[in-house]
Amino acid sequence: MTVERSAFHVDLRGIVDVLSHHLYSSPRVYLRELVQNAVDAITARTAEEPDAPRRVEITPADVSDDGALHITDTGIGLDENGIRTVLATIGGSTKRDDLGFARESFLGQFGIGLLSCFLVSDEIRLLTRAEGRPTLEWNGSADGTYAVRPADRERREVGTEVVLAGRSGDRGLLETEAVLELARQFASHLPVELVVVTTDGPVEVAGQAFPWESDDALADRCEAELGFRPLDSIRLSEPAAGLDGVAWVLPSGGAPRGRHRVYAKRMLVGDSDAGVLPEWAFFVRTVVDTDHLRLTASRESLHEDEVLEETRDRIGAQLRDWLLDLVQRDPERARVFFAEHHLAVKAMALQDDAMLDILVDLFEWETSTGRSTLADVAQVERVLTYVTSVEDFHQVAPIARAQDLTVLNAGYAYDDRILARWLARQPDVEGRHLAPSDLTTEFTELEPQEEDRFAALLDMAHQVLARAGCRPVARGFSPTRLQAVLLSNRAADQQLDRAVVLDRSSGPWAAALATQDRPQDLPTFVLNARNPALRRLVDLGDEDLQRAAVEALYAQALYAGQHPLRPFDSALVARALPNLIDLAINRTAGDPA
Ligand SMILES: Nc1ncnc2c1ncn2[C@@H]1O[C@H](COP(=O)(O)OP(=O)(O)OP(=O)(O)O)[C@@H](O)[C@H]1O
Repeated sequence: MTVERSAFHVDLRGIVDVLSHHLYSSPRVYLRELVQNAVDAITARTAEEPDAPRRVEITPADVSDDGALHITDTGIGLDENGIRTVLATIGGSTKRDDLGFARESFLGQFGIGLLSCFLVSDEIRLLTRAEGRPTLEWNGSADGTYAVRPADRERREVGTEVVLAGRSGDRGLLETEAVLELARQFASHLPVELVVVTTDGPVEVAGQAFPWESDDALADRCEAELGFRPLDSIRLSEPAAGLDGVAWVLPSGGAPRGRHRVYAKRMLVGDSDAGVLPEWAFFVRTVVDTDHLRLTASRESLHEDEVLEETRDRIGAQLRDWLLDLVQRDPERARVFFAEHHLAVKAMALQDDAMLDILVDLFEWETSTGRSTLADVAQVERVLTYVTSVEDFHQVAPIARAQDLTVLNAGYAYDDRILARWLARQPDVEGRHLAPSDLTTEFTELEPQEEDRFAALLDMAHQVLARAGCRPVARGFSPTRLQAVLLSNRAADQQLDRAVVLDRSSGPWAAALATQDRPQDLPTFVLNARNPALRRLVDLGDEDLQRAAVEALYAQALYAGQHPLRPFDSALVARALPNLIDLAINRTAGDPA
C-alpha cells in the first residue's frame, strides 16, 4: 500500500499566541523586527551594489494619509519566487546558507520575525520590488491566509515597504510617540539612515557612534547614557566574538544604577548583561556590541554556547587586569574601589590567585582589635583565630579583646572560603576556627545573696534600657575586668538559660511554662558580678551614678561587640560618656546635682 504524505496545516493564530506569550517579552518588538529586516535587506543589496542607498523611513500611523504604519527600505526586495519561498513558509528565510547555517552578515535567520507584526496588526501588507522586476504585493492575514498579486502602483526604487493597519482602538504602538521611542531604543546605532516622519518633519534616529567610537570622554558618555559618573572606564575588546565595548565601574556598591546595553551588529539586544559578564562582575555596567555571538530566536538575549562562555572568561580576565593595573597605577582609587566593591573582589579572589594576593594586602577585615589586613595580622600572629558568622563575632569580640586576642570576622559572604584558600598557601600561619562557646562558657548564676545585692542595679537597668529591647541580667564571668557584654538571643539561650530551660522542662509547672511567652528575640545584656568596679557601683547605692553607669556600660558593650546601632542605641551612645563626665565633675566640685 502506498502511504500518502501530507503537509502540516499551521494554525497561525496559535503560533502568534506562542510568539506573544512565550517568545517575545512584549509586542513592542514588532518595530525592531521590521527595522532589522530592512537593514538585512540593505546589507544584501549593498553586498552586490556597494553604492546603493542605505535608507529606512518609518511613517507612523498617526502621520500617514491612510492611518497605517509604513516602513520603507532601499534593500534588495523580493521577486515572486522569493515571496513564495520565504513569505509563504513559516521559518523560511533568505538569511541562511545552503546548509541552513545563519549567514554572518545578517541579523535575522529564523524566518519568524515578520510574524511579530501580528502582535500589533491583523494584517501585514508588503510591497516589494527586486532589481529588474515588477512591484509585487503580498498580503498576509492573522487567520493564516495570504495572497500575492502585482501591485496597483509600481515602486520607483528597488526595495520594500511594509504596511501595518493595526487594530481599531489599539494603534498606540504604531503612533509617533511609541515609534520614536522604540526606534531610538533599538536602532540608534544602526549603520543606515533611519528617519521617522513626524508632523514636525523628519527625525533622524540611527547612525550614532558607540561611546568608544566617539571623541567624548568615556566617563561623560556614561553619565549621558546610564546616568552615573563612573569610578573608572574600562575598554573591552574580544576579537573572537567580534566584540567591542566599555565597562563602567559603579561609584558605589549599593543599589544597582543604570542598566547594561548589549548590541548585536549594532541592534539593541537588551538591557541585561546577556551573559557577557562573569557573575562576579556586578561592579560594572557595560555597553558592548558583538558581531559574532549568536542570538536566541527572540533576539532578546545571547545564545548560551561555548563561544559565549569563552567570551565571558576573557572579559573577566580584562576586568581583573584592569584592577591589577589600578592597584599599581592609582592605589588611592584602588582603595576606594575595594571599600565599595569588596564583595566582587572577594568573588574574584576565589578564582584567581593574583586577586587573592591583592585582597590580602589591601582589604581590611573586621577584627576584635580593630580593622586590619590579612597581611598585617599574619605578621604578628602565627595562629589566625577566626569566627565564621557575624553573630558569633559580636559574641566573642568583647571577650577576645579583654584577653588581647585578635579574632577575625570571617562571617560575610565568601570570607570562610577565601580564608581557607589563603591559609592553604601560608605554611607559616595556622588557622583556628573559634566557636563562641570556646570563649564564653563560664557565665555562672549568682548565689541568692548576690542576686539580692544586684537586684536594685538590675531594676535600674530595666528602666534605663526599656526601649533598647534587651534583657539585663547579672552573672559572674571571666575575665573579671570585663564589665558587661551584650549577647544575642541565640548565644544567650545557649549559654545563659540552659539551666533555666532544663528546669522548666520538667516538674509540675513544665507544661504551663512551656507555653509562656519568653522574649525570644531580645539580646541579653550581661553585667559581670565579679567585676570590682561594678560591685562598688552596686554598693554605693547612688541612683544618678548607677543610671549614668548603666548607659555607659551598655554603650561600651555595643561598641566592644561591634553591634550595629539602632536609632535608640545611637542616641544613648552619644549621651552616655558626656553624662558620666558631667557627673564626675559635679561630684568632684562638691555639687551633687
Ligand atoms: N524588508 C524586507 N526586504 C526584503 N526581504 C524581506 C524583508 N522583510 C522580510 N523579508 C524576507 O522575508 C523573510 C522572512 O522574514 P522574517 O523577519 O520572518 O525572518 P528572518 O528575518 O529571515 O529571520 P528572523 O526570524 O531571525 O527575523 C526574510 O528572510 C526575507 O527574505
